[in-house]
Amino acid sequence: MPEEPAETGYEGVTRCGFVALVGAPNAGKSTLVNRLVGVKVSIVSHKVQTTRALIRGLLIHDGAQIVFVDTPGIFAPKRRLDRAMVSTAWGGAADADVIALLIDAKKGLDDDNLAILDKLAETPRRKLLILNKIDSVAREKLLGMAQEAAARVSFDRIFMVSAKTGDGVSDIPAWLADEMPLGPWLYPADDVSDLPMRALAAEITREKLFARLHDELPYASTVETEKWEARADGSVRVEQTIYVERESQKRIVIGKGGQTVKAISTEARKEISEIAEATVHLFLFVKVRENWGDDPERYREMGLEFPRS
Ligand SMILES: Nc1nc2c(ncn2[C@@H]2O[C@H](COP(=O)(O)OP(=O)(O)OP(=O)(O)O)[C@@H](O)[C@H]2O)c(=O)[nH]1
Repeated sequence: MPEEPAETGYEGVTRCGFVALVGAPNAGKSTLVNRLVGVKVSIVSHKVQTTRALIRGLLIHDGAQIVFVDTPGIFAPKRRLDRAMVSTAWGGAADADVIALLIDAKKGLDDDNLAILDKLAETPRRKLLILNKIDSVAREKLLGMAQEAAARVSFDRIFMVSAKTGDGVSDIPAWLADEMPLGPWLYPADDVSDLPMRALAAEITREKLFARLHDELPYASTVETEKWEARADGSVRVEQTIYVERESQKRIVIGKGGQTVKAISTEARKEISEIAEATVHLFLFVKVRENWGDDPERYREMGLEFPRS
């Protein structure tokens, strides 16, 4: 992640900010972000909870860099890891510049969405409601839904769209760009395509790490993708670092004769290859980073929280 403000190519004023995307699984978050960003950045799937990356994509509009971040696990989290992330997810959403709630209009205001609306009502942030999948819902139903949602939460704006057909989507970037605070861009413009892949790959390895070692490692241990290099032969070289807080934890992660880290690597490589749709060569490093849990920059790098300077 960048330490210096990124080169924008814009002479004038720049803006940069975060949009937290909140939505039930299958609401269409990936489809919408892919359409907005114009580059396929995350995985669209019929499966529930496929996308675990925290950063979904970057959109650049009119001098503004808009970073879409995910809020995994907000909806009825079942797995241990997801449950542990819920409060972080809400914390992240509450710190974003705009919270965008995406609702599958075919489903309407079911219990999950009503719970989210109640929670949103308490959040002092700019709020956007996006009713998605209007291609398959009658107009009267949409209007009723928008009214009911607006009665519960004072949304700053409501869009009705079809992420699939693109209907209604084109007005969203300009509105979001205006909402972003003034400031330098956080990411270089050409990072757009592999940033979410890097984040997703890190999440995958982190999941494998915790699946094996959840009793022995503090939740704060983290994984960062340092390198994502596409090779001429179509394969990808991925380098990741597992950060732990103590030497003793480093030994646990490495395991006897390197067995543990090797097993984690094998499992993670398989899954990363699937999402990358390429042969992946994965190199895992284990490093001790003391007190990282107190360093706000680390959280920011993971997209977990966005402390303001
Ligand atoms: N009819 C219709 N289907 C849509 C629309 N947008 C998304 N879908 C479909 O809804 C399903 C879920 O879309 P995704 O974009 O994967 O949803 P998501 O919210 O990112 O899902 P998770 O990553 O699992 O949380 C896919 O089958 C999409 O094709 C839309 O505007 N209209």
